[in-house]
Formats: sequence, structure tokens, C-alpha cells
Amino acid sequence: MRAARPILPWVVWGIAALSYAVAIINRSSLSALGPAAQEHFGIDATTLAAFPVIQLVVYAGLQIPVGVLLDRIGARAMILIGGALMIAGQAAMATVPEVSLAIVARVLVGAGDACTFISVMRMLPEWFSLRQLPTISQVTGLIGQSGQLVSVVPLAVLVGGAGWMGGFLGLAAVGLLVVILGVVVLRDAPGEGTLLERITGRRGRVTENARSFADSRTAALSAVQPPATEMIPVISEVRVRGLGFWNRARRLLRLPGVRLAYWVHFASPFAANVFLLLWGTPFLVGGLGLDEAAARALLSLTVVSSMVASVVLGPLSSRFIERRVWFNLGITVAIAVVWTAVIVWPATPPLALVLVLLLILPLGGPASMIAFEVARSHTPRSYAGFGTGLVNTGGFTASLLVILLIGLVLDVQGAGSPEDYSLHAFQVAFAVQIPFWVLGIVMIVVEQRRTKRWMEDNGRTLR
Ligand SMILES: N[C@@H](Cc1c[nH]cn1)C(=O)NCC(=O)O
Repeated sequence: MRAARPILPWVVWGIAALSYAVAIINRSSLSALGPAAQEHFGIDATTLAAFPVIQLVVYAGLQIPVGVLLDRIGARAMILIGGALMIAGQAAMATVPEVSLAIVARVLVGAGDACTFISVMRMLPEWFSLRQLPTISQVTGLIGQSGQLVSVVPLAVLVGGAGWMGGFLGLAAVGLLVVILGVVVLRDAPGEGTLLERITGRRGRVTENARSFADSRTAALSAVQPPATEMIPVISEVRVRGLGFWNRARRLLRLPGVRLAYWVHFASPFAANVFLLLWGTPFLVGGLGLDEAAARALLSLTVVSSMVASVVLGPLSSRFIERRVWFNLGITVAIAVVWTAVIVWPATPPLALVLVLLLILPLGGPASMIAFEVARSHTPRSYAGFGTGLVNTGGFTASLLVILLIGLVLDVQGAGSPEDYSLHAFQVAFAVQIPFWVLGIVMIVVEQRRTKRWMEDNGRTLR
């Protein structure tokens, strides 16, 4: 008799993905509330712009420490700690009277956000088969990114109706609800208990009988090979006493596959992040002369395009595992080419070209998820958190640098504020992306070759 298919992996994944969606809601909670925040704290636009930058700095800066901690205390604890930090941050945001304290609140939100995504990604391989993982990861990204939609309309409506304090306390309450669900449901791996079970000292039947797709011996799964991470003995699984951070980092970076994953994440998502986090609306309105409603409608196109790409790329990169890096590279090159066309266009670019840009640009987000697949294939298991955190810094450092450089280049041209914006100034400013694409694309090609050679030399096949 065939054993029933396990349900627990789906339940654990559902709460983990929900935690990530809440992290994104918290991350983007100020995106539609700029004027409300300015009015509430009495701040100018420059101070307002500091919020997303500080948050990104905190997020990117914490990826590696969070990754190291993740390998020590596990994904369940990190997701719950992340949730608690975000609740504290949003409760503080709701109640503090001064902008300096609001920045501290934002740092808490950024720190909690930094704990969430890579912990969710670390948890998935414990519950799903290698064949399922690319699709599950993409859908996780899709669910998370849909959190952005919540912060745009429902949160703005909530703050409009219940006021600043009511809105942000409401957000903290949603976070609390999801953390409570996490305390009851999240488990690092089959057989490991929930936090509630740890606190009460009682292990329930669900934990005792837990099975995952990763270890079940169904006919479909028996064809799937064991994870490559188990097979790469370059780094000893034995914890070496006193092995310091830099030593670990050096050992990890010696693996060409890990470096490849880093550059894959570096090259693909920054253009979309930069556009969606800060410079998209100013460019569409101040550069192309569209009205705000048209800009919003065009920006919503990016969400649709990103969702379609997530659904397509997961199964594709699972089916054609040898080509997954080329899918990422193809998307990055397409983004670079279309953006470059907009940048060098001698007059106002035609609407058709802008539409193509807005459809191609968001593919970088789902494409960057391939980096985590590459990292998983090449990172030894006990370094998985560290590796995921390291890879995740790629896209976010690139995004942060490009956001700052665009602002700087606009300022240098004397076009730093809305009344001075011009198409030409934006075209020059957005050109700062070009060296980032060139660097990313060259490094992907170089590291892809090195990885291939390394695998041949070590008799490995890709899994
Ligand atoms: N590439 C993004 C996630 C994504 C998935 N689909 C669209 N974007 C990423 O790296 N996310 C990390 C995070 O913390 O959100």
C-alpha cells in the first residue's frame, strides 16, 4: 500500500512563506505612505529618502551575520526572531514622536526582515525534494513579493482610516499573529519540534510522525539523487573549534559554485529593485512626463510580469538544471539591452519601448532566485545559512550602490529635486547601471567556466 503523501511540509512551507510575505509588507510599508510620514514626523523629502536607504543598508549588512547564526540556531528560531524584531519596529514606528526614534524603529524592521528570507530558503530543502525545490522557491518568492501589493493599497487605506498609530499597530498585530502561527507550526526539519513543544517539553504526534518529501521513498523521489551538498567534501562537516569567521568565508569562497551563485544574484535583480524601491516613479513622472496615475498603472505591470516569470522559471530551472545559469544570464542581458536602448534613445523613448522595459525589468527578481539553487548545489550543508546570506548580499549591495549613485549623478547634473528633473538627466543617471551589468555578466561567464572545470576535476554532476 502506498503511504499517504505528507501534508506537514506544505503547512510548514505555508507559514514560512507567509512570514516572508509579512517581512515584505513591513519592508515596503512606507512606500505608499511618504506624504503621511512627512506630515506625521514633519520631515523633508531628503530625510524621507533616508528611510529605504538605511533599511537596505541594515538588510544587506546583516545577511552574513544572520547566515552564520542561522547555521547555529536554525531557521525556525531565526524566522521567529525576525518576526519579533519587526513587531517591535512597527510598534515603535506607531508610537515614537521623533524622526530619530523612527529611524531606530526602521533599523529594527530592517533587521527583522534580514532574518526572514534566507531562513525560509534554508528551511525548504529539509522538507522538499530536489525536483520540487526550484518551483517551491519561486512560488515562495512570488508569495513574498505579493506582500508589496498589501503595503500599497490596504495599508494606505488602514492608515487613512485608523490614523498613523492605528495603521502601524495594525501591522504589528498582523506580524504577531503570524509569529504565533510560527511558534505552533514551524519546525526546522522532520522530527524536530516546534517552539511551543520546546517550551512545554511535550512532543506531539505530528512531530513524532513527521515526514518530508525530501526523505520519503516514493517512486517519483527515488529517481532523484541525494543532494550535491552531501557530496562535496571540500569543507569538513565536522565543526572545527576556533574556526573563525574569515576562515569559514575563505573556505566557502574557494568554491567556484558559491562565487557563481553570488554573481548570479548580483547581476539580475538590482535594476528592478532600484526602479521599484525608489527611482521608478520619479523617472516615469519627472523624466517621461507621465501623470502619477499612468505611472502607477505601468508599475503594476511589473508585478504581473514578475509573477508570470516566477511560475515559468521554477519548473524550467528544475527541468533544465544544466542551463539554469543561462536562463538567468539571458534575462540579465535582456534587461541590460532594453535599459541601454532607453538610456541612449535620442528623444523621449516610444511608449512601446517603455512597456517592454517594464515587462522585462521585473524578470530580474525571479531570475535571481536561481542564485539560491546554484548556492544549494554547491554549499556544504553545515554552511548553508552562511552561503545563502552571502549570495543574498550580491543583489542587495548592487541595488544599494546603484540607488545611491543615481541620486548622486542627478545631483551633480543639478537635477536632484522634482522641479529640476529632466529626461536627459535621468538617462545619464540610469547609465550608472551599465558597469554593474558588465561586471556581473563577465563574472558569471568566468565563474560558470570555473565551476564546470571544478566539477569535472572532482567528478561531480550537477544536482
Ligand atoms: N530576488 C528576490 C526575491 C524575488 C522573487 N521574485 C521576485 N523577487 C530576493 O532575492 N529576495 C530576497 C528578499 O529578502 O526579498
